[in-house]
Amino acid sequence: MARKWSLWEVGKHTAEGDCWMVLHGKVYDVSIPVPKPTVLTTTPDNASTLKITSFVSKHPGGKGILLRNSGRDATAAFQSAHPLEILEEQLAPEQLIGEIDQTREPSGADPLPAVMAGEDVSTEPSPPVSTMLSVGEIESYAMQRLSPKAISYYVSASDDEITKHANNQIFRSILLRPRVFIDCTECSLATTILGHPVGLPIFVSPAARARFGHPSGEAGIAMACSQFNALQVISKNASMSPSDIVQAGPDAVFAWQLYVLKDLAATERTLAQIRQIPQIKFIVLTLDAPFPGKREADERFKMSEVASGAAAQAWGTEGGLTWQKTLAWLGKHTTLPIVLKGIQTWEDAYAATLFPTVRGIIVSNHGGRALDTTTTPVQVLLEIRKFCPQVFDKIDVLIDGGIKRGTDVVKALALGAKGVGIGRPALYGLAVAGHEGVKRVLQILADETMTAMRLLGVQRTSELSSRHINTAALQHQLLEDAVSLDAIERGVKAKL
Ligand SMILES: Cc1cc2nc3c(=O)[nH]c(=O)nc-3n(C[C@H](O)[C@H](O)[C@H](O)COP(=O)(O)O)c2cc1C
Repeated sequence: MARKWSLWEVGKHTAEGDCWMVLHGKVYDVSIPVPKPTVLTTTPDNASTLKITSFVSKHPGGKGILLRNSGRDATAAFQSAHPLEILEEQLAPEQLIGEIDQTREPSGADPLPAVMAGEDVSTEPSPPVSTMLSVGEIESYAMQRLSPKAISYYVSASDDEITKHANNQIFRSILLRPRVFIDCTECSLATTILGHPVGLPIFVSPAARARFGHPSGEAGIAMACSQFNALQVISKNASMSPSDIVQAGPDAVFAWQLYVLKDLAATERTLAQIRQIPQIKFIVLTLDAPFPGKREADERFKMSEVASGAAAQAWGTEGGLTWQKTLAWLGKHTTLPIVLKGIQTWEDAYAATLFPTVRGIIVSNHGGRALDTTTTPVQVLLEIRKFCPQVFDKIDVLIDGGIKRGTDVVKALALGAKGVGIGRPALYGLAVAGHEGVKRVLQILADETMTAMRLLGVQRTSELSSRHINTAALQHQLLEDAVSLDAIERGVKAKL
């Protein structure tokens, strides 16, 4: 039987080397150094490397927030950032030391509240979301509502944020070519993504910690997607359980995004949980951030919040992924189709088509949060068109980054994308008005996209083509020469 502790007893353990906390009624000692198998690669040499660590020192949000929540019931602070399952993934069984016994509280003892660092949000009411007319307007209201912590996390991008801004700016260099005398009274945004019918060519990209923005979190996003039969890609680092998220969106289509952790066994356990959720139709494996980008706004916030800073690699993501090894491993743990997210060159887009389990790619630079000064998704689409256009026939090509207008959506579709993802705009909508705010963001983008299609003379998204855009201003930026497709194939196979 689990040992029972009183909150008063828990309250005595508040030091880095002796740090207890209560989460969902259970008592954890997160300072116990535990050996955890760390599987870096599948080579025998380091397959069973043991690392002795305490969770306090490896918490990605910094140890300060753990220490400030030590000795108390930290459930509220924990819930604002994490789903319950993460406890099983990140903590060793010996760190669960018992349960809280409410009956044993000394009389008069007031339990200490959870410490929610930087969570102070504006109490000023925003105008009704229905009066907000653009994604940009919703973003500016979100900046008034979000806590300092959420702003630093959501808005930040790497280094000088050049890629983040270029992702959006580049759409302005593409001109639209409307055709006349085409009856577009009937016009539909419906399409398919990996064969699944969706109501919009716009999807919600995976973004961690939606509950920083609003208590309804990723479930709020699911409710909004459900209204449009739209796709939501659930982040591996969502603040709620995938099973709760899918329940909230009965008419949405879901995919689940994976970061492979250094602790491969923990990743496999999570994949086993995902196998139990039939609403999840494919796995999105994110590849552009095996190491975290240098996001100074986010780092600075953590420094001001705690003196300690964060662990070097968020949640211990594995840096040693490869085409052959990782896709073969993933194929053993899921039968779902795989979409590779974070493709940033035409060579990698082509390489993706050489693996039968890979049914799509998301051309993405993580919203400029990984490597700064990379090419934008628009430029990568142009490269694919120039050097290996057959990619568009073999797999679904999706993009995300910098989408703020319906005209951005139609330009991406005209370049060959099957769907277009939004990351920050969905979080900003959530911050302003929960699921109604996300719904408003999707409605604005849907309406703008339909207007642009009608004015171009297009009734179906599949009719959008390179004839509808003028990309002359961007052509001189494209690579001149290219390696051969055979060379790419040999390169990938040589690593077998
Ligand atoms: C706050 C935030 C959290 C994110 N978390 C994840 C994540 O957990 N997994 C992932 O693959 N991408 C993540 N991304 C990247 C998004 O999926 C997407 O690529 C990016 O936000 C698109 O750019 P946009 O914000 O300009 O729309 C995150 C982005 C933001 C802004």
